[in-house]
Amino acid sequence: MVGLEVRDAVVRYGATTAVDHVSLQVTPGAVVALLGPSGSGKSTLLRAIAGLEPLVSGAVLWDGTDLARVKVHKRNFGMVFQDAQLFPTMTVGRNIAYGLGSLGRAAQRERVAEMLDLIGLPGFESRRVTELSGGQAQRIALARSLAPSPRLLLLDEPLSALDTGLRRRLADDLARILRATHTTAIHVTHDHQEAYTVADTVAVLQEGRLLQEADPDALRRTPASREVAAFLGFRAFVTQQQARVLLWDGTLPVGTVLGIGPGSLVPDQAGVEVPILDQGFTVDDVEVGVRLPDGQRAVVSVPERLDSSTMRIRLIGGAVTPV
Ligand SMILES: Nc1ncnc2c1ncn2[C@@H]1O[C@H](COP(=O)(O)OP(=O)(O)OP(=O)(O)O)[C@@H](O)[C@H]1O
Repeated sequence: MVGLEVRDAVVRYGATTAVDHVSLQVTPGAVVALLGPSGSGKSTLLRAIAGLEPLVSGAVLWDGTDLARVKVHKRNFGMVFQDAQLFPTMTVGRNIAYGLGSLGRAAQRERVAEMLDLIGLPGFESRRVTELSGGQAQRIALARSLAPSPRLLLLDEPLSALDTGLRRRLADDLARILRATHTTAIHVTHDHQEAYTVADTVAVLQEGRLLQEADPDALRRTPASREVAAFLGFRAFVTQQQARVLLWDGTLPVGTVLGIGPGSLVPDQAGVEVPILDQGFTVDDVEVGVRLPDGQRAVVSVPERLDSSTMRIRLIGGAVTPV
């Protein structure tokens, strides 16, 4: 079983090339995240895989069979969108049973109950869709898509309409549910933390091009280019010599620089003194903007706001990136 294969796909809207010669594979059971900024072509690629956008060239295949002539509803792919798009006049149970027409009534009821257990909303069968919270509605949409056991699940920013805390929790749940059901899936997101949580492999898109495909750890440690590194939050780049000044004890391969991102710099009383430029609160801590000795701006996370114009820091790691 090969699973999904996208071969050299191109999608255009008039003069805009939304998907620019992208090749991608998703083996059965794997979860791949399509990660990229707004307008990078994530949704278009997903829609092309679903059969909702025509390809200018290239192909979408399943187990080696070209799907060009296979209609959207015959592909046996499930989709979940940003807004749950539940049927408002049906109960939760009827929504989840929607794709289960081939099963008898008792089997449908059993499958609906199983899905509700899976998403952590047991007993919700007779609830009205209009009375659900945003997070509950997204869980029901997921249950509805998973109920017929699609061979591929396409998730288009399913969590991005939710607030940050809920989004993090649901990302954990989604990762667990996809693994528990051995679902093959593609998850579109612009949030790298969400991509790392949900997916085995992350494919980074920019301006329609696939810049890198790697597991979250490799992506963070060795982004393929500065473009990818910058998108992942590595905003300052230092040479071996500059890294040494910041007391880093590692060695950079020839032809690379070290990207400094979240967690790369830590406060250290024995460290290098740098001026504080700004301070801002995040959900978890305070991000202190500092000026590095070579003039670049970088960020250090600390638990409390600092009452000082300088701080002492040490560089403990980063992303090894081509120069
Ligand atoms: N229906 C359309 N008609 C014309 N251009 C479109 C259409 N849909 C998307 N585009 C363009 O194609 C490019 C890719 O858009 P797409 O929506 O796939 O990106 P995205 O990465 O999913 O963005 P977002 O995260 O904002 O949804 C963009 O330049 C966009 O303006």
